[in-house]
Amino acid sequence: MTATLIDGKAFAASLREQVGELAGAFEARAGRKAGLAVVLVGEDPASQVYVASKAKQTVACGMASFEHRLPQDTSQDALIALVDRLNADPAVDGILVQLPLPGHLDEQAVVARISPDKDVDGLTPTSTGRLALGLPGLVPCTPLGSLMLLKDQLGSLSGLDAVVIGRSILVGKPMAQLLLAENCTVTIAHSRTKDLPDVVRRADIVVAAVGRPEMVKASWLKPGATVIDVGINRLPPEPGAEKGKLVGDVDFAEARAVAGAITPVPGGVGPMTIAVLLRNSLVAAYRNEGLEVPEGL
Ligand SMILES: Nc1nc2c(c(=O)[nH]1)N[C@@H](CN(C=O)c1ccc(C(=O)N[C@@H](CCC(=O)O)C(=O)O)cc1)CN2
Repeated sequence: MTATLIDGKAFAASLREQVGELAGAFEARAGRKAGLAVVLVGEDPASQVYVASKAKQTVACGMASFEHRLPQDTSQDALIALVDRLNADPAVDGILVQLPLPGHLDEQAVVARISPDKDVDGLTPTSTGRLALGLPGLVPCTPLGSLMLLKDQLGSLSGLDAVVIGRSILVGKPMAQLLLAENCTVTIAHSRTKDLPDVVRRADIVVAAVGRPEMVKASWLKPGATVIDVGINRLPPEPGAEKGKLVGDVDFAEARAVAGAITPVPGGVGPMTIAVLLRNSLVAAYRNEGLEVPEGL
């Protein structure tokens, strides 16, 4: 068997197109563009690429992009003051603080300062609580994008066994909540889980979000399982090469012979992260203007 490839790049492109159309409709009704502010502290190379890509895609979708790049030694007070200004700015519908922040900053405190109405990353305590309670709110981008891919592939997820490997605030925990809300039987596995391969082998759906290159092997998978690989790991460069290869948390070459469907890296979950951010920003804009969020967003 060779697994179906789940094309996140194509799905993200069609989501962006839909967001673009509805961003135009928003502008016509509200008399202004929906606006997304992204804050980057420091010079982490990967974060710089992601932030530039967010700004470019925001503008391409017909929304306003506000980029704030702060030096590595920015103080907690200065960062909080910027978040407060963005909270109060009526042109800004969504605020995203790019993670990780430099080590001297208190990430949780900064994120918690974002107004829940502008929390397009879905990481504030209010957004997290709403997700846990099944109330409407803004949901973290990577897990929501992964869920969209799963539903597109499988239709109803009800009654399926799902294993999420990883328990981060950004991916593992919200992913488990989303799958639970779809009536999956959910197990969250992590570094202390005993007999991890046996736990994973029970799953119809595997979401790998551990940050360990190619850790999940084909022998861990139930034949026909749907595999969502959230990992983005850069291997050391081969001799003579400038950059190392990008791989996920799943050993793709062997897993595709056992899985029923699988996301590649690159081109799987990654592109969904930014497409869903644009979608969340537009949802926030509609709500912030007191307008009904259009169907299909
Ligand atoms: N505040 C946040 N910080 C971070 C988040 C987040 O959702 N909110 N996620 C990641 C980084 N990220 C967006 O911020 C992101 C990661 C990966 C991709 C992507 O498109 N990846 C491509 C490959 C890109 C490459 O060549 O390096 C792919 O997988 O195909 C987009 C966004 C951490 N921080």
